[in-house]
Amino acid sequence: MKIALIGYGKMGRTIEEIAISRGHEIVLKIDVSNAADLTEENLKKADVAIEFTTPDSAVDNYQLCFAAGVPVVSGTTGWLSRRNEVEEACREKEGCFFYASNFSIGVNLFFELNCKLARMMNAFDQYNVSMTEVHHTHKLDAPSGTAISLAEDIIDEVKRVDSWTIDEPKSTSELSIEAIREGEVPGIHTVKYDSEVDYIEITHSAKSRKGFALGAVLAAEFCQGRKGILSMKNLLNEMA
Ligand SMILES: NC(=O)C1=CN([C@@H]2O[C@H](COP(=O)(O)OP(=O)(O)OC[C@H]3O[C@@H](n4cnc5c(N)ncnc54)[C@H](OP(=O)(O)O)[C@@H]3O)[C@@H](O)[C@H]2O)C=CC1
Ligand SMILES: O=C(O)C1=N[C@H](C(=O)O)C[C@H](O)C1
Repeated sequence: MKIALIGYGKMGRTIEEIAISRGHEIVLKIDVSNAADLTEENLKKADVAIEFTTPDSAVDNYQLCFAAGVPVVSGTTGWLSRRNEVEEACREKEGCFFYASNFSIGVNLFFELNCKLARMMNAFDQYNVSMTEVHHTHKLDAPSGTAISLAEDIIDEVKRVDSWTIDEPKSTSELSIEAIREGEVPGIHTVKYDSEVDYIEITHSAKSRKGFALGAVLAAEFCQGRKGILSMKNLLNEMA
């Protein structure tokens, strides 16, 4: 595949290594210094674009990919308040949009485990649920996209919780997410259930960015010949 990398930072560079090791070719690498090269004409040279930039620039980048008719895989977090607008634009242009708050296979298994545990804990209201996420100090958004995905799944299953907050919770119906920024940590997510007599926690800890990058390249391969809104559920169903 010919791949356009929109965002050539920590993730863009790791994705490049993995894509090349899987026989793909990088035909465009965009960062702030050459953002003027991000044109429809240049995007059309690629079979797929992989987008890992910033919360502020992601949506414009998706629109450009839809206009160019190039499938786009994105892992940028912090833009989800505009999700409806993006998905509508994708449908209108008959494009292909694959988004995941976390592309790691391990995290997606962890999402399943989180749902199962939450379903069980719904019946036991002596447990207060909360979360912690730890990331490197360069991260622009808090809480992490992954933490929001975990929280949304808990809110769907645990009926005594109806929202999440990164501030001090005002009531027990608010799920507290503590966002810690520390050194160069690639990403740690912990879901905790605490009662008066015991404590249960589940943790996913990324050892590097390689798992996120491999998932993004697998997603790009999955997009070939497909249209519409795609997610890790579609990809994992195919792999299982
Ligand atoms: N879904 C997932 O699995 C994962 C998601 N992420 C998310 O991916 C995003 C990127 O992370 P990371 O690679 O660590 O961040 P970096 O800051 O290392 O890289 C961001 C890149 O985007 C470029 N960029 C910024 N603004 C623009 C713009 N307007 N046009 C084009 N390029 C631009 C930057 O250019 P320059 O270097 O010149 O500033 C840089 O190359 C974040 O939102 C992060 O949360 C991260 C890991 C996994
Ligand atoms: O910014 C990061 O680094 C990461 N961002 C994603 C998120 O916000 O969940 C995924 C991963 O945790 C690393």
